[in-house]
Amino acid sequence: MTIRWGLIGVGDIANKRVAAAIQNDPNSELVAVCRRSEAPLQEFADQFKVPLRFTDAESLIAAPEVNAVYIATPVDCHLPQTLAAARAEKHVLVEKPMALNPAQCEQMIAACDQANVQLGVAYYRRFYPVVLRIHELIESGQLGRILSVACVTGNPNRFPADDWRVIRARGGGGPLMDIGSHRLDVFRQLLGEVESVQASTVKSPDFEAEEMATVLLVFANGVHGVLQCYFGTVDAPDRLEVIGTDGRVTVEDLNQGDLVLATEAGRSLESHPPADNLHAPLIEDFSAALLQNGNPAISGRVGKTTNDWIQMAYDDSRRSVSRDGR
Ligand SMILES: NC(=O)C1=CN([C@@H]2O[C@H](COP(=O)(O)OP(=O)(O)OC[C@H]3O[C@@H](n4cnc5c(N)ncnc54)[C@H](OP(=O)(O)O)[C@@H]3O)[C@@H](O)[C@H]2O)C=CC1
Ligand SMILES: O=C1CO[C@H](CO)[C@@H](O)[C@@H]1O
Repeated sequence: MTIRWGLIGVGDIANKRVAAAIQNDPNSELVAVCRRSEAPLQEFADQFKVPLRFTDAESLIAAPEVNAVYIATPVDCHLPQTLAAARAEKHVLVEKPMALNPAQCEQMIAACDQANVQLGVAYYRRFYPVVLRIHELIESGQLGRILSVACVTGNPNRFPADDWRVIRARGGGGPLMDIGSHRLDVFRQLLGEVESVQASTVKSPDFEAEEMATVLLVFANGVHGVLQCYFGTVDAPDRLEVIGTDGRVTVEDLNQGDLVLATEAGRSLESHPPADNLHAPLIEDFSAALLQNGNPAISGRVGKTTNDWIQMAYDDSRRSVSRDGR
């Protein structure tokens, strides 16, 4: 048996990675694609040789050939498209961030539970070998007692004011939702639950959402987490650092995968590059879970945690001194 995927939203990420990841997975087949604009839909479907093409998501979801949907549309579409898929008893793998807010995430989880279909969220950094190695260093005690984790990340794009990523009703926020979400999910994987989230955001002069967010998390185990994220900076960083009493790990570029481990024994460089197609392990995990009647590694409940923390951060930033009038 294979998982017969319908891909809703064939824009940037579907074109760059998702379609190829599905087509390269031995347990998967890409049988249907959907976007509203006819000409680019046909172009995409021709390029990837996909037989079924739809200009509305409901029709793709209803197609009997489809038994799982991958939702790669703007964030405001994730809730309605997940609910429609659950009604049709189709499994759902949805892009990040899972939804606009935690209440929407809850609706998605409840609908999929009720329909007895799986719900997964595309936080594929969980599969990065470098992240797994850091997890091992933390769990094995090699870094001693963990004190802090910090991440600085940016996207160099200067998004125009009408881009869905910088309109709150469409993307849910700015860089915190779009790129901060990935890093918060890594924090969750490495350090568990949080006790508190504080934040300050700075609204962009050019668009509705924030252009910068700084978040301070205190984890239940007392560890401090700091996340800074930006839109529109030159040479945008993607840096992660974990500091413990007996060691420090630094990754200059998460997508590249080199880490420097510093302990009393000295410094060593390790290389743990990710898969060529970053979405490949995600698709492999989800389709294998479906075939084995198991659960995907990144369930809806896991994905919602990040939305919870982001909501706490936005709520706090409204109270804090900030140039953002949210
Ligand atoms: N995991 C990762 O690394 C990445 C994840 N993402 C996530 O993937 C998702 C998509 O991002 P991206 O590809 O950059 O976005 P794009 O804007 O490039 O593409 C969005 C696609 O969705 C389609 N679409 C929009 N509304 C609908 C609708 N109502 N029904 C059907 N199709 C629709 C658009 O086509 P049309 O307008 O013709 O309908 C377009 O094909 C987002 O959630 C984003 O956060 C994005 C980049 C990387
Ligand atoms: O990782 C990513 C790369 O940048 C994109 C655009 O900001 C994000 O949406 C995505 O999550």
